[in-house]
Amino acid sequence: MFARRVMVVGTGYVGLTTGACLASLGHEVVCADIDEAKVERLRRGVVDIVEPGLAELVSEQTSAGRLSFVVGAGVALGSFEDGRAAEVLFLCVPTPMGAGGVADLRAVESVIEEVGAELAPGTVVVNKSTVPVGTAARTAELLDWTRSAAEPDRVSRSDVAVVSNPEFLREGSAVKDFLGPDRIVVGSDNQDAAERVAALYARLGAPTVLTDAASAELMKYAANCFLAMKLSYVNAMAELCERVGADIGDVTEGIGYDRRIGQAFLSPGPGWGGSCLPKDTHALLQVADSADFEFRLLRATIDTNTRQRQRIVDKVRLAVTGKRTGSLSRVRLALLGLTFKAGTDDLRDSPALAIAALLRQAGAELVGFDPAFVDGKDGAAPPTEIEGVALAADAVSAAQGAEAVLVLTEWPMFRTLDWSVIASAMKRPIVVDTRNVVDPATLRRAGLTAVGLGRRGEG
Ligand SMILES: NC(=O)C1=CN([C@@H]2O[C@H](COP(=O)(O)OP(=O)(O)OC[C@H]3O[C@@H](n4cnc5c(N)ncnc54)[C@H](O)[C@@H]3O)[C@@H](O)[C@H]2O)C=CC1
Ligand SMILES: O=C(O)[C@H]1O[C@H](OP(=O)(O)OP(=O)(O)OC[C@H]2O[C@@H](n3ccc(=O)[nH]c3=O)[C@H](O)[C@@H]2O)[C@H](O)[C@@H](O)[C@@H]1O
Repeated sequence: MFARRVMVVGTGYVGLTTGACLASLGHEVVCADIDEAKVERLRRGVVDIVEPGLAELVSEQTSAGRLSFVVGAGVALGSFEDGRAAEVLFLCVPTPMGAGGVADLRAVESVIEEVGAELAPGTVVVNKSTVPVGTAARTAELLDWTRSAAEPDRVSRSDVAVVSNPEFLREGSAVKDFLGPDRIVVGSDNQDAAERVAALYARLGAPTVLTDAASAELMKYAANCFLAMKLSYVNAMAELCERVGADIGDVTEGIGYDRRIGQAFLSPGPGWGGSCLPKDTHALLQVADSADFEFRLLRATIDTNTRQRQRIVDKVRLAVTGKRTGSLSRVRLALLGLTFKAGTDDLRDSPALAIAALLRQAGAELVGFDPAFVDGKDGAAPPTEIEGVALAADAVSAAQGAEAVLVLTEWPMFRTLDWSVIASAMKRPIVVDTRNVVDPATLRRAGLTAVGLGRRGEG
């Protein structure tokens, strides 16, 4: 295997995982970020995000001399051993939702503007950020522009190839997903560059799809939007189960045995969220719009998800007041789980927080507990409040005086809480389990009324 000199720009979930994992595959990796404090912490081996195995991998690879951290992409360029040039530059910067739902590519563009003219001939620029179709072509144009600005007599950067290599890792299992991917996708109009990028991962032995840049870019959105569609379908099916007296657990188990459907990603919930599915569904809708294609299925997927949050609020209202139009004014509610899913401390586009905002608008008083925020970061005290939700130190304290407990993420610890202690702390014994994660029989034995999603006999 060839060890390559790899520069990774952006040290978030994707960049830090990419950097540490590529180093563990034997490559020399320099990671750059604009966040000086983050780089300083990473140099001390402090990883801010909750990601199993990542901190260990970072310190192992740093000690082995294969992984280092610098502030700014420009500095990274000159940071390889013996002053040699980076061979591959990974862009792992944010591409958040911009105005009207389009992907905001300013971070990608600013890195190219920063270092484009300095890249050594033969460098491969790899886009790992999730970007709309056409971004590889646009990046190549930008590269030409940076060179022409720096060296007016040289207007082409055909000596630098651009490759799309979307990432499919999930938060909470980033290292495991990166090192054991279902597939690796590499797309470029420069076949040689694509093969060089694929070779970086050769030791993983994963199926590799080599394709053109546009197909690789679209594949990433196609995957995330398909997952979102699967979940909106399941959430709609759960609602139908309630109306016809069927059980969503049985229905999904039954359809999941069909290998064409599969058991994974079939759990109903408070709606899908996180830093990617929401922005990527909107971004693909914009891609479709600009291609004059009305992607109705995708729009319905998003609309179903938006409606799901209100549906949870309606369920709480009915459970607590006994009426569909009852008032939640000054009703105290305990929220278990505030992140977008269990196993992460990521709050970006969290359905739990969206539901909290709707409940607050309805006048409810909220106290939350989330296992991800029990300890503070880097020696600091844990937060006392998240987006207007006061934080309690444990589930029992959160439930004190509450008229209902809402389970909003699927942390395994919620299953094994002592629910009878929680029941005795509450003002009224109601649990709305938006993830169907706690055994309803356990709740009933603790004297609690259990309300889940799409469960037989719960209405
Ligand atoms: N979070 C996830 O699970 C996945 C994310 N993606 C995609 O990967 C990209 C990055 O996402 P995350 O890692 O979640 O983002 P993040 O927000 O966790 O990290 C991004 C990092 O880039 C840094 N940064 C921003 N501008 C920079 C610049 N000009 N130079 C150097 N550093 C800069 C930020 O300071 C931050 O540390 C996005 O396009 C996202 O859609 C793809 C697959 C999975
Ligand atoms: O592009 C990305 O950033 C990533 O987006 C998702 O990963 P992630 O955002 O970490 O979260 P998921 O595990 O996919 O969950 C997304 C949302 O769906 C919800 N979900 C998931 C599974 C399920 O059965 N039910 C359900 O409600 C989760 O609670 C969460 O709100 C994809 O799964 C990754 O493959 C992709 O790389």
